[in-house]
Amino acid sequence: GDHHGLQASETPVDGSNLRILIVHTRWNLPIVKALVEGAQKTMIEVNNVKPENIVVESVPGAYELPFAAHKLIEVSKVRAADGANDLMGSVNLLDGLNLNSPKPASTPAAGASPAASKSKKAFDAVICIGVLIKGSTMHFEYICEAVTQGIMRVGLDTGIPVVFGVLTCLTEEQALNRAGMDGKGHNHGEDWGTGAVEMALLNTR
Ligand SMILES: O=c1[nH]c(NC[C@H](O)[C@H](O)[C@H](O)CO)c([N+](=O)[O-])c(=O)[nH]1
Repeated sequence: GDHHGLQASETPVDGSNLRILIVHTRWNLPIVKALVEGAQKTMIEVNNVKPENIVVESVPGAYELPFAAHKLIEVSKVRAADGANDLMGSVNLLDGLNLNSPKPASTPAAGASPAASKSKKAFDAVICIGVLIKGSTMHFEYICEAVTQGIMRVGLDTGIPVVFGVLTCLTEEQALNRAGMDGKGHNHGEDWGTGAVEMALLNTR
């Protein structure tokens, strides 16, 4: 269709050294799942991002996205600075770890030199994915505005680019269309994936 979204650059940007965080909601999960997979698939297949370098975390709803993104970015920076072994491995959506699950304590094998515990670098970009669908009250408008401002602030405050992957829809049909689930639309998750890679490289200059 006449999709006015992000025009991917002709030659796909190479993301083989990037670490990407995807934070997604559990509200409207089937639609969110399609968007997350669209982003993952595109980053891996088009931009050469390594699957193990894509960390997926989940939160209850869109309102929690800014806090979680900010927290996870800061944690990744501290871990990179400490050279600590990063406890967050990449998980597929259904096993997505949510923030309050205790992280398994992992200590480097006894006697292992610090260098042996491969330290992970901080995230190069973050994609916040959620689906807001208007209910019958003004609740929707307030959350959309708060979430939009909040997600923009995370990028500006942390210096790590954050892609706005929140659908703000008046109907479920609109959301399904934008997740490419109605056979007519386009999965916007794909654009968010390429956008995250492009912004990450801007960030790694
Ligand atoms: O992700 C969503 N959260 C929603 N609300 C929950 C909100 O994001 C918070 O999780 C909740 O307010 C607790 O903080 C939604 N609606 O209310 O419609 C919605 O459509 N999508």
